[in-house]
Amino acid sequence: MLHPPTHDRFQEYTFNYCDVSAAPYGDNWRNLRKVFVHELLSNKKLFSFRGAFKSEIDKMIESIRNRPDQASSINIKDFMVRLSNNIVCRVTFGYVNEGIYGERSQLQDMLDKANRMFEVFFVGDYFPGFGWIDWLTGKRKRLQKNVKEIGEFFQQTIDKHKDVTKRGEDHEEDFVDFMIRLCEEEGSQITTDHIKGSIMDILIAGTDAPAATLTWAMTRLARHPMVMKKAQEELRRVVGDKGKVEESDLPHCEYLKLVINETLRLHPQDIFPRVTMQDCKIDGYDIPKGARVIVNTWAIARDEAAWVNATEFLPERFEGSSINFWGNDFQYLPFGAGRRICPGINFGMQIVSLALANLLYTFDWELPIGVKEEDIDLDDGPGFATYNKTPLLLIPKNRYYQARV
Ligand code: HEM
Repeated sequence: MLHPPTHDRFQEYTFNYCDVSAAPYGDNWRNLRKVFVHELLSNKKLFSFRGAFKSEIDKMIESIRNRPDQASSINIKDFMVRLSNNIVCRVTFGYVNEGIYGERSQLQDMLDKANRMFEVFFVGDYFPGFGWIDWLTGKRKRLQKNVKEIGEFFQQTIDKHKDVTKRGEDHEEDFVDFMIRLCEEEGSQITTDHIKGSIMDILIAGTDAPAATLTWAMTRLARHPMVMKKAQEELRRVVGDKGKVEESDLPHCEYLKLVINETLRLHPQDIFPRVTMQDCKIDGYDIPKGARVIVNTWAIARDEAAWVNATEFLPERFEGSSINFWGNDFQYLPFGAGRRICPGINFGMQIVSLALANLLYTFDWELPIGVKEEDIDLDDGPGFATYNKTPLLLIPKNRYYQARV
């Protein structure tokens, strides 16, 4: 059995482990995990979010279609991050931070700073007696400032939600409303810090993993134009001239599913370190209780013992295969496995499938002048959610617009 390592930075950003992803195994984690699985990320809630998903994807497609300079390229990552962040903000807070696509909101800036804090080396994490060096270099002060501004932002959001409820205004219940309701129930064990920790989990886990998966899918498809063409032909055949891909079209898009499965195989996200909870033996090696371990899904995907032509992007390998991402096939664990398996699988897959389908259906994608397919960068950048080191730039060509000209 494994649980996350305790870590000053996790402790600060999760309001003293009042969350799901960093909380050590125990009652606190179990209670909140139940809320995530059976309430916040349940299929019933997912069904009620369908409108938000659809309208945010429409908004993204329109902003690409109507960009002022039709010949210009777009930075795929910026659009994907904005899309998932908007969706996640809508379901969490009930509103999005409006603004131009590709531009960052105040909240995104704060979360970016938080992400960067996990890429920085803190001496105190490895040599506890030398934590003062992190104060001296200013890192710890920056971290505390960032945690404070995020905490204040969340508190204001909670207060505003309480005000609206007090005024009796009629509105659809979002995550924050739901958590406040739980917190106010008699004998509830949910505190304001649990609300803040849960918001942090949903914002971080819900934004970056889907956005990075989408960015990698577009990267791989741009590197493999024949695969891109095959996926587009399928979508355009299934959807016809309807103008957009709807959720009901997705079950008929088999090849799209293979593309997403293969992207998740080669580009797993959130490879967290873990700590063993008891002594165990793996492959003849003794692993003591308390050892830090990493289940390196990235390396497993590149292991020829587990996959034929392991490093090749071959969506067809999943055709007719029984291997899936529900945590039972140990050579393929893009959402993890066991009791800590990602509780947002359906949520994440819904964003990725519908957004990718609409991007491929609506536009043809070209590389900027002078860039060849083999120039596209496949190196991973730093962080828990890994994007390409060099941003992917592509030129979208509106299919319908071109057909009319
Ligand atoms: C394509 C999208 C996604 C991918 C690839 C992904 C991947 C993962 C992975 C690999 C883990 C670690 C599992 C383990 O250690 O066994 C994880 C955990 C988690 N994910 Fe996701 N995730 C995605 C989307 C989401 C979404 C949309 C949400 C919420 C809105 C979410 C919330 C969480 C949470 C809260 C955890 C911690 C679970 C725990 O420790 O009990 N994820 N995810």
